[in-house]
Amino acid sequence: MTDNISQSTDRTRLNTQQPSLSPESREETRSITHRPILEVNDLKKHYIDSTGIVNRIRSAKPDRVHAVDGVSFTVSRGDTVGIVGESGCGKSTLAETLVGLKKPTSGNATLFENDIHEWVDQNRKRFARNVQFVFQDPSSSLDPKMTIRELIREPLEVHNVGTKDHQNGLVEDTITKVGLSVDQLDRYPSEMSGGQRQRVGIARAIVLEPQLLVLDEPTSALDVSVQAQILNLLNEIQEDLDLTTLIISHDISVIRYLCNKVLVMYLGKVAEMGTTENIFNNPSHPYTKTLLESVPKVGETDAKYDEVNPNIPSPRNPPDGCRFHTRCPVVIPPDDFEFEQNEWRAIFDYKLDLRSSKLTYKKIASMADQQGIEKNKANMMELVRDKYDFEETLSDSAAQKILTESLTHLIEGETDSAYNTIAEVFQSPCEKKAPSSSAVADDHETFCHLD
Ligand SMILES: Nc1ncnc2c1ncn2[C@@H]1O[C@H](COP(=O)(O)OP(=O)(O)OP(=O)(O)O)[C@@H](O)[C@H]1O
Repeated sequence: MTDNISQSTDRTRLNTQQPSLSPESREETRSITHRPILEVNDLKKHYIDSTGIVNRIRSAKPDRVHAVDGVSFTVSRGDTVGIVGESGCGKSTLAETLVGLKKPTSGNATLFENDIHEWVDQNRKRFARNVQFVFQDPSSSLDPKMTIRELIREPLEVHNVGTKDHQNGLVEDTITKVGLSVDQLDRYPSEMSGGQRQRVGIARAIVLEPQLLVLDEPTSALDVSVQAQILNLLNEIQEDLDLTTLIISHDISVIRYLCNKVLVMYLGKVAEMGTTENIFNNPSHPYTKTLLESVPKVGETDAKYDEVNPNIPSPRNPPDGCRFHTRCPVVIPPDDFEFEQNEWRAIFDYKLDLRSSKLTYKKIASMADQQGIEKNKANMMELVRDKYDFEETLSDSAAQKILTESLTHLIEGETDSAYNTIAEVFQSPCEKKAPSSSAVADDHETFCHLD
């Protein structure tokens, strides 16, 4: 492993030397600044989970949870990259893998061209000097028996930074940088508010001036009124220290406020990545658009992802092809038919439900029972049409014929035939092939068959 970290990335030296640099050296400095310091290559982290209730009952094979499933991206010096996506899409697993807390299943991540996991295995302490992690819950990450001074000084002691006096000076500098005062250094975490504890967590992380700072949901455990203060603090620190930062959040307004680059994750994969401006002003991937539309409006309390389609697939059994096809509002129809987009989505949902047995003859019969409706063919047909919002007649008459045939099988109790009738003919390219990356613009990539 090369040991070039401190030489090639001494932030202070680069900044202080800049005024006297020749044009060539300035160009060189700029290219150093923009050279990726973190490179993530087809990184996968799968969990093997045998604790699920279904597994326990059946003593079946353990589930493989595809938490992070082939993620690649780079981060340049000074970038603040936001990783955003719904709960369970793999954000924390990705962060924990990048800070060496979890080993990847395959692929790799390098920091200054050193493989992170080899580095952690060989010299965890040196790695920790360069990469710091701020946890979501400030209370659980601070030892209640230590004073704030001891807590902020601890990383300096562990890494043998300077004399005791020098360390005390750094502790005092750092506490003021995070908006607390020197008088608060002799308090204990229990004597501080949640926001103050998070400031201490941030102070502990920045006191060593790490090359990479990773924050996992830095504000979500805090009261709304305190969240804004911590966001302002992070913004100031970012500017003052010129840190390279990865921020994990399910809250896209946090990402918009703090980050210059955004990576949108869906079910363990990258859906889209680009500059914050591109992602927010010119989103390309249908999932990103859905995510942006779900930002709560004034007066609403929480994001509304689930209203788009409650059927979020599980990373235990992620869909083939494009992972978003089971929910995508613009899923691509087969070439042979001329569908309106909404009727195609409805037919596709009908097909996916037949395939996963969410829709069976028995389920329709039980719906009829619940509604006190006689189970004749006309009523049963109506129930299915209502459930999927099928138009009276489809715009494409050939498609209409095939759908009617499938519906007839279903209400006659032949669920398998209902599925087989449409399985091949109503097939989307999105369910067969995973999309590869397409460039929307400079620094803006999307993973969608439409691009
Ligand atoms: N130790 C584990 N064993 C098995 N499955 C796990 C483990 N840790 C996480 N998972 C699963 O991996 C998937 C990704 O989890 P992860 O916590 O990385 O997602 P996330 O996007 O950070 O979610 P959240 O925003 O809710 O924290 C989820 O389905 C989760 O249940």
